[in-house]
Amino acid sequence: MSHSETIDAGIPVIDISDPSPEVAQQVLDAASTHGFLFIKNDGVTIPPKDISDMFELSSKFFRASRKEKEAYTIHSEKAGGKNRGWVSMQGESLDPENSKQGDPKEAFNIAEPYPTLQPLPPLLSASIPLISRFQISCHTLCKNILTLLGIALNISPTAGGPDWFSIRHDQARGPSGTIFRMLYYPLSSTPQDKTSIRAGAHSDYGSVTLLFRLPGQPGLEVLKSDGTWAAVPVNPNPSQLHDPPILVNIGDLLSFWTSGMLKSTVHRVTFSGGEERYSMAYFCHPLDDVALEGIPSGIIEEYKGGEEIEGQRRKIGLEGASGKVLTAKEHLDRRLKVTYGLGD
Ligand SMILES: O=C(O)CCC(=O)C(=O)O
Ligand SMILES: [Fe+2]
Repeated sequence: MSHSETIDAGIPVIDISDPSPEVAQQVLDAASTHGFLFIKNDGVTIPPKDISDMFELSSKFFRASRKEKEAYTIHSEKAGGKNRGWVSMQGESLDPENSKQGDPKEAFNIAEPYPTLQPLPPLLSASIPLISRFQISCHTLCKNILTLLGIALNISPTAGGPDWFSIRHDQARGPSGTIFRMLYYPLSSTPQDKTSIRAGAHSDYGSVTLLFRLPGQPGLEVLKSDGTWAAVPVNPNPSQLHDPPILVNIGDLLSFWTSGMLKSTVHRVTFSGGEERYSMAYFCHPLDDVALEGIPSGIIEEYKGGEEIEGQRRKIGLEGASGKVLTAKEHLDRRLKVTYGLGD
């Protein structure tokens, strides 16, 4: 094992430009087996030029002086409050049980632009139109994916139909925990083993996450059911796909909500190539007041994921409290409390 290359995770690339029932089924299959899928970039929903402009902006920002970034430290009032703003090197650990030191990365969290945009450092506020456009296009893709899940889960028209999930993520209808995060993994000053950790093993918190990475900057790995790690390539098929497809993964909330039918798969970032690395993640959450109960789908009712749901309850500190219905906000607050020790 020690010298072998990590094998490819085999995550499928799905073209959703024709949102047919077959395509919806492919999305559901990937979400309930891998917990990860690639969406072919159609060049329109999230323009590749916006993706590269965002990466450029991100690198400009993270190269700024510590003083400029520190002024907008995460959770501070200046950064707009809880879970917004700058995370310093070693400022958080995604896997606190195995990494006391904190991850060797920096991050900046930006919440949705409604009802008012959070205060941003000048380097970022100079590009507000780009950032907002990018966030909105990410949200559109998330809602398209959620609609496909609604189709495949056969939610009856009288109960709300295929839009059942996407309507519960409609930003025009209220606040949510949705967060856009820019990430920076600096070069290490000391030589690193390929398997050294850049972002600790974790699963994401929300419903769906979009992940953007750059060619030539590997490191993302998913945990397989047999306990081994598999690499997730940036572009699994460069000869066919000019633009890297968009990586999507299911978060804990959606796994919990679907009684474990959809998988929130554990993943991590290792040093792999060892280069400096940038990534961006769009963590999509339902509206705060959405109750995580009763998805009107016979397919979910038939599925019994007892073990997964118990694991999820433990993770958010709900063990033993079966029967309690949480709202999306309560679910997220419990997770953030475990990660950051944040009170209500
Ligand atoms: O940087 C990456 O590729 C992954 C980051 C990640 O998984 C996260 O921030 O949740
Ligand atoms: Fe993640």
